[in-house]
Amino acid sequence: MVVASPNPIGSEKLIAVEVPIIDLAARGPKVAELIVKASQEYGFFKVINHGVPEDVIRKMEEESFNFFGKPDSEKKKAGPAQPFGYGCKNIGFNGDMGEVEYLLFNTNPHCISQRSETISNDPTKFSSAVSGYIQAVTDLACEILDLMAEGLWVQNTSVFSSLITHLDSDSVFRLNHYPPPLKDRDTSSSSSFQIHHQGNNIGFGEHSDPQILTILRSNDVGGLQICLGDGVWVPVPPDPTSFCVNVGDLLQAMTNGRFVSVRHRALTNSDKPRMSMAFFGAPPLHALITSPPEVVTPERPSLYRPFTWAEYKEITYSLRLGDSRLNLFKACPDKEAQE
Ligand SMILES: C=C1C[C@]23C[C@@]1(O)CC[C@H]2[C@@]12CC[C@H](O)[C@@](C)(C(=O)O1)[C@H]2[C@@H]3C(=O)O
Ligand SMILES: O=C(O)CCC(=O)C(=O)O
Ligand SMILES: [Fe+2]
Repeated sequence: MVVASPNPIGSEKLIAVEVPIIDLAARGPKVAELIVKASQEYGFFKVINHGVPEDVIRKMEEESFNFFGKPDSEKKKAGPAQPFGYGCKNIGFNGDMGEVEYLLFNTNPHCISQRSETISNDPTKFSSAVSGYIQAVTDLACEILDLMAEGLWVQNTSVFSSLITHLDSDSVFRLNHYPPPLKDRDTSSSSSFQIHHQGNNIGFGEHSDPQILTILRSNDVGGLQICLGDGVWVPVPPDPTSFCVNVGDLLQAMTNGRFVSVRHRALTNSDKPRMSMAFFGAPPLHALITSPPEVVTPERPSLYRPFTWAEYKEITYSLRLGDSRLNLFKACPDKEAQE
């Protein structure tokens, strides 16, 4: 059933649609088919029975809450985010802002252990929680990418996953913390978040993720919304037992536009802190992004020209958060412009 209601942000429509939930316990051709359907229709789905051990998630969540609960002066020692490290309100390098504080990591184990020195009083414990979590969600991402290839009838089923398991993969990991806006009467706090009204603010503005696949988990506080186009936003109910999976720009390109890189955003909750943990699976910088032959046909010729992730990443970082980037890589930009 579809129910429209007023949106706390702006005048766009907010619609209650049930996002697809895929049970990975039943792995096989049927699941591959469901994953392909969800990736084509929404670019987004949730997975349950995902196999990521509970204690791996709990350890990561505990370390994350411990960090964000520290005084600002302590947290700033892990910043500024350039792009890795601790950031507060500033997102990227081009003036984007949101009611969020975050830690951004390069997933290389050496980088994680170095970064952990600036984050925790027990860097070994922190670093092992992050590495354990990244390993587990990378495995999950690979399993999903293999099912995607299978569902698309691509013969080489590791064509996508081999990019993120490569030793030089450029995957990143992000911890986001969205504190609730302070209420009017609360003027005593020395926190960086001095917003004197109540409600839902933009925590992380509208964007698509540039990489291949994102695996996101949050605590039990809502805020994530996906865009179905034309200003229609669908809230994603929080569920700490599942993972949200979203198609990134590179996967849209590699599936020759069959899958959609979904635009999404996160709002703050009016009275509880939201915490999300996002793994962005990416290829090595010099990997060439092309489509496997099975998804390119005479009826459906290549939509995008081949490009490297390094090229794509450079453009991404030169643009604003909400800018579309993939259309700059169209195979026939002139033809598209005329349509
Ligand atoms: C404004 C920006 C932040 C971002 C890089 C960018 O120039 C545009 C994309 C942003 C994004 C969104 C998804 C991920 O959170 C992220 C790490 C990524 O790869 O692309 C962020 C970038 C960032 O915060 O550094
Ligand atoms: O916190 C969320 O739910 C969304 C975060 C997000 O989209 C991102 O970090 O790219
Ligand atoms: Fe995102």
